[in-house]
Amino acid sequence: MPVRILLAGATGWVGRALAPAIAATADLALVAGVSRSAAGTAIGDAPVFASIEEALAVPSDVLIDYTKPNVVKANAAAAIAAGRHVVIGTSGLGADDYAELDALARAKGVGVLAAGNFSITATLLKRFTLEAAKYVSDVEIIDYASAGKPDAPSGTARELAETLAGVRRPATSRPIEEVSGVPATRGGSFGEGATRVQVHALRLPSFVLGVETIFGAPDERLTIRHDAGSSAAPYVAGTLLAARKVAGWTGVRRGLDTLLD
Ligand SMILES: NC(=O)c1ccc[n+]([C@@H]2O[C@H](COP(=O)([O-])OP(=O)(O)OC[C@H]3O[C@@H](n4cnc5c(N)ncnc54)[C@H](O)[C@@H]3O)[C@@H](O)[C@H]2O)c1
Ligand SMILES: O=C(O)C1=N[C@H](C(=O)O)CCC1
Repeated sequence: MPVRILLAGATGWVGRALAPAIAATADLALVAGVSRSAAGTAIGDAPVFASIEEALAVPSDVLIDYTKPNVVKANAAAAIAAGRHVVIGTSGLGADDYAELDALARAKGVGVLAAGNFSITATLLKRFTLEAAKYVSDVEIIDYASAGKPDAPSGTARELAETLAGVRRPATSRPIEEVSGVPATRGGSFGEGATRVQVHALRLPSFVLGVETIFGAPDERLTIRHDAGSSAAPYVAGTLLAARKVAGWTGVRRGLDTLLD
């Protein structure tokens, strides 16, 4: 029996790429969508509803959410409460939000996979960054995105920074508290003390989504960079992989890298 998918954000940029990909995949079936603008219509045989509550009345196994930063947490909580596994692509949530969703998911015995970036090459950037952090103390992140992106940092940069802060070596750079001038120009901090990670977010026309980790050591520098193009194609395969696997554990896992060997 195919995994039955409820897709929230079905008519958005990513949703429009996911819906046909799900329909073309034998072991997945799109059974319902959420889109306020397309409510009352259907995508193939799947009815489209105006709200997550209405869509959850249709039997399904997994919610895939590609909506908005101010919507995703409530959507995920509603789906968990209804006993659905959840795949979160939407950006905007951080470690505290995921701790709350983890408690809800464990209480209901369902799985959640949240990835700041479902592209395979962005996932490799995360892996290579975590590997380099074992050897090089000083690292900062630059987050590039379109002028209109509503959240900062990106989901990609946030997951990377929060993970990196848990494994990196202490920085040798001057603590932000000891910086004069305009300390905010040193970026936003994730983590605590000398192992916190600084993220610098740029929002400019011409970018879709890019992330750069820069490692500095005496007299040398390593830059690892990912840039996404203008289509949603890079996120489809990773999202579908997560939808297939998410019933395999209880609670929240973060990062597509947790599904790669
Ligand atoms: N994790 C990843 O790999 C990845 C990849 C691409 C985008 N994203 C993130 O996914 C999110 C969606 O991106 P997008 O470019 O598709 O956005 P989009 O604006 O094109 O689409 C979002 C959709 O959600 C709908 N929506 C808004 N409020 C809603 C609600 N209350 N219930 C249901 N649907 C609602 C909108 O109408 C829209 O169709 C963003 O946060 C983006 O940063 C993540
Ligand atoms: O276009 C966006 O918005 C994207 N958001 C994700 C993020 O916040 O990291 C990644 C992919 C594109």
